[in-house]
Amino acid sequence: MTITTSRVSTTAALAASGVSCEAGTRTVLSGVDLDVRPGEVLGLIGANGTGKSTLLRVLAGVRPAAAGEVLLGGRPLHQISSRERARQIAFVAQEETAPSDLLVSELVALGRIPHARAWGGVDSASRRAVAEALRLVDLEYAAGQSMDRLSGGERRRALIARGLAQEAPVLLLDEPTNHLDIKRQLALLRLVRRLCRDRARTVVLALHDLDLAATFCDRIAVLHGGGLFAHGTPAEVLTASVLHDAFGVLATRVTHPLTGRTHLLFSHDESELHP
Ligand SMILES: Nc1ncnc2c1ncn2[C@@H]1O[C@H](COP(=O)(O)OP(=O)(O)OP(=O)(O)O)[C@@H](O)[C@H]1O
Repeated sequence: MTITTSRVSTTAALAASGVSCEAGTRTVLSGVDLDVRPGEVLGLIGANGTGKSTLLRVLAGVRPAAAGEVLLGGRPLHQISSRERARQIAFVAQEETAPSDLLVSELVALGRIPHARAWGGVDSASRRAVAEALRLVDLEYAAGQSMDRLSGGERRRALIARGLAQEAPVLLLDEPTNHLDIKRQLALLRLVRRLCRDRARTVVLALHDLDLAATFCDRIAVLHGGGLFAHGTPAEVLTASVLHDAFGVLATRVTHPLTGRTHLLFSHDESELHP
């Protein structure tokens, strides 16, 4: 199916075309054109309250756009049934209170609902998907534990495992590294990259850690001033000028002495650089 607008790529896995987003009665973002290519990791960054979560919810189809449209593989999202959408897009929200009386494996199995047959029952494909999702987030040991006995980081990983068990080609993650220790943050983002490379998943994730965004994202979209402020590769977008405008900080790019990769260091203002 062809896309009816010329503003977004016709080969995008997921695209926003002229999308405006509301939160409560307020317009948070307007006129957002954004496309995510198949197999790509797209990072959404921006200061607090710039609309990252709101945009992700609109991209996931869990809240409507105030204007414009979201296209999934070129098809308007609102024309796709909720069951089909849940097979195509897995969304892991920033905060979610998981029912405390569920076991971890039961919570992860909820990700299989879009694949369930009418006559119910858990088939072997679902059992495999749940086990694999728990393995990918290193939570197999907690499968039989109750959700209310998990630490914050374990709960986060259980909710991500539920999204992975959904086995949707598009994965939307709202601040997935929240509550995770640094080793698990790196492990999760490496997993995201592997899923895109080896299993043709497409991922959009909101991140606050700009250095992690620089390291793990193919492209980055910066939200600022009620819209999409910048969009491109990390090298194109994470410039001192963009970061100053969007976050009000001074950024210095440095080269890792061993890997040769570029990293970002931040200062509040000039006085910190010249004490
Ligand atoms: N239900 C709501 N009613 C009214 N305003 C809301 C609602 N939800 C969010 N907002 C407002 O919408 C704006 C965007 O919120 P959103 O959560 O999308 O930002 P964000 O970029 O994800 O922020 P953060 O980095 O703090 O997570 C904020 O100003 C927020 O206060």
